[in-house]
Amino acid sequence: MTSDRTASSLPPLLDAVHNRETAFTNEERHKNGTLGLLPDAVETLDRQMERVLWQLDSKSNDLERFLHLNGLSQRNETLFFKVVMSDPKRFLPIVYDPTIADACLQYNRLFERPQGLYLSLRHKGHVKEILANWPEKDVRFICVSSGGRILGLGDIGANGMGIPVGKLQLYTACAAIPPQGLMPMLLDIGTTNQKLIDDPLYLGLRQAPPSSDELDAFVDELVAAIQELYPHCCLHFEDWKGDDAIRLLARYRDKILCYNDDIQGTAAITIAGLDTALSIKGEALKEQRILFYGAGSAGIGIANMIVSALQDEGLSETDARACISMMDINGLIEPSRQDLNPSQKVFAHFHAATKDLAEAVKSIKPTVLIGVSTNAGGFTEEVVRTMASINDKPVIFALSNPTDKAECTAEQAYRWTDGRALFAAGVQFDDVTLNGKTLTPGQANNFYIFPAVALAVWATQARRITDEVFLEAAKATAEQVTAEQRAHGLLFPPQKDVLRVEINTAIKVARQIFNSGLAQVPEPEDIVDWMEAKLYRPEYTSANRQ
Ligand SMILES: NC(=O)c1ccc[n+]([C@@H]2O[C@H](COP(=O)([O-])OP(=O)(O)OC[C@H]3O[C@@H](n4cnc5c(N)ncnc54)[C@H](O)[C@@H]3O)[C@@H](O)[C@H]2O)c1
Ligand SMILES: O=C(O)C[C@H](O)C(=O)O
Ligand SMILES: [Mn+2]
Repeated sequence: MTSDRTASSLPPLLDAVHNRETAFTNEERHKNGTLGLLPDAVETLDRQMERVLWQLDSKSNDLERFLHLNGLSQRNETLFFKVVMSDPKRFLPIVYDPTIADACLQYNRLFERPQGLYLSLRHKGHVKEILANWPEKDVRFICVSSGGRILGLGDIGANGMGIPVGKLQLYTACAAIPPQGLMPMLLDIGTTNQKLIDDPLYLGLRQAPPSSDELDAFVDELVAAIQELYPHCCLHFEDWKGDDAIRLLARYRDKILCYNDDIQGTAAITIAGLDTALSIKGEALKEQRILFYGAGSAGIGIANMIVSALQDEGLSETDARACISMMDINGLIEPSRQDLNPSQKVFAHFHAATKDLAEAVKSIKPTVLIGVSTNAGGFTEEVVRTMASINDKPVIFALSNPTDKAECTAEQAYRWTDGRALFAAGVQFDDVTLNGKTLTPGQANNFYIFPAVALAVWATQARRITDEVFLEAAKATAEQVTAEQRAHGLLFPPQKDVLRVEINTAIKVARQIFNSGLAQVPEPEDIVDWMEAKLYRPEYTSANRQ
C-alpha cells in the first residue's frame, strides 16, 4: 500500500475515500466543484463526529446504528473510522459482533449498495478477470468467506458478506492498518440454506455447494489469480464450513501468505486468556485438563495450538495431547468413534462413549472447559456446578457467537459457581453483581489478535504466517493485562485500549517475523518508530486529500 490514496475519478461527494463533506474548505470547494453542493458551514472533523454521535443516539437499536455507520463508511471513510476509533468499547459491538449477526441474517433484505467483491462459482475459469474489476490495484489483504459457517448462524451463503467487510474494518479500527489495500470477498459457492434459496430477495447462487474437489479447484484458481495480480497479498480465510476451513488452511499454509482466523486467531486469543487465567490460579498449562465442547475449526485450532504451547513447556506431543479431551455433536471423541476426521483422531483417548457433557465433566474432571459448539445453553447448570465442585477457580470459556449461541451466559457462569468462575465469552457480557461483588466477564474474541498479526505481516512484508506468530501474539496480548487488572479477575486487556494494545502486539510479532527470517524488508533500527510511522490516522490529512 502506498501512503497516498490514488486520486479518484468519482465526484468528490461520492468518493468515500476522499470525501470530507462539510469539512471541505471554501478554497477546496472552488477547486473541486462542490460550491453550492454543500451547506455554507465549513466544519472540523470533530464537529462532524458530534453530529454522527447525535444521530446514533437518536436511533432506537444497535442494528439501526450498524446501518447508519455502514452507510457512513460508504460515504465518508475518514469520519467513519474517526467515530469508531473514538470509542472502541462502545462501537465494536455495533459495527461487529454481536450486531453484525443480525445484519448478516437479513443482509439480502437490508442490501443497498454492494460492498466487497462477489466471486461466484459461475465465474469459474474467469476469476482473474473478475478480480481485475476491483478498483484498488495494490491489494494487500483479502478476507474471504464462503458464508458456509457465519458465526454460530450456520450456512447463510451470500448473506455472509457482512463478515469480511466487518473483519477488515477491524484491521483499521483495531490496528490502524490503512484501509485502501483491503478487499472483502464472498466466494459464492451456493448454499445449503433452503430458507434463503426460497427467499425471492436472496442475492446469491441458488444451488447446493460443490464437492470439496470442485471447491478446492475453484480456490486454487483464486489463489493463482491473486498471486498474479496482487503478489503482496495475504489471504485471510474467515467463517468457512469447519472441514473446508481446516482442509484449505492445510492446503495453502506452507505455500502462500495466508491464515485462517477462526483456527489460528481464535487459538491465540484463547491461549492469551488461559495464560492470564492460569496466572490468577497460580498454575501451569501442563497441569490442566482441558475439555472442548465443539471440535470444529475453532476447537481443533485451539487444541493444536495448546499442544504447541505445551511442547514449548517441555511436554512430548503425546503427553500434550493427553491434556486435551474433545466432544462434538456426536459425543466424546474416543477411539470407538467411526466418524472422526484426522484432526480429531489424534485427540481420541480411551474413555467410555458418551454424548452427555455433564457425564464427561464428572469423569474427566477438567480444570478448563471451552465451548466452541454453536450450541446455546450447552453449559447447563449441572455442567457448570460440576465444574465448580471439582475446581476452586473453574475456567469456563463460552466462545460461541453471537450472544444467543453462547454455551452459557456470564450471569449463569458466576451464579452457578458462586462467583468463582474465570469466565470469558466471544461477546462482551455486562458486569454481574453477585453478593455485593461486581464481576467483569472477559471477551475472548479473535479481534484482539488478527488485526495485530495483519499489521505485523503488512509492515514486515512477511513471506508466510506461522503458528509461532500467533503464539507470540497470544503472549503479547496476555502480557498487556496488568497485575492490577488480573487482581480484579480480568483476563484480557480492556476494549477501550484495543488500538494501543494491538499496535504493541504487532511490534512484538514484527520482531518475531524479523528474527525468523520471514520478513522481506530490512529490519529497522527503531522498530517502534518505524511501526508508528506506518499507522493510519482518521484525520483529513494529505494522504486522503483530493
Ligand atoms: N470467540 C471467538 O473468537 C470465536 C472464534 C471462532 C469461532 N467462534 C465460535 O465458535 C463456534 C464454532 O465455530 P467453528 O468454526 O468451530 O464451527 P464448526 O462448525 O467448525 O464446529 C462446530 C463444532 O461444534 C460441534 N457441535 C455442534 N453442535 C453441538 C452440540 N449440540 N453439542 C456438542 N458439539 C456440537 C460440531 O460437531 C463441531 O465439532 C461458532 O459459534 C463461532 O461463532 C468464536
Ligand atoms: O467473528 C467473531 O466475533 C469471532 C469469530 O471469528 C467467529 O466466527 O465467531
Ligand atoms: Mn469467524
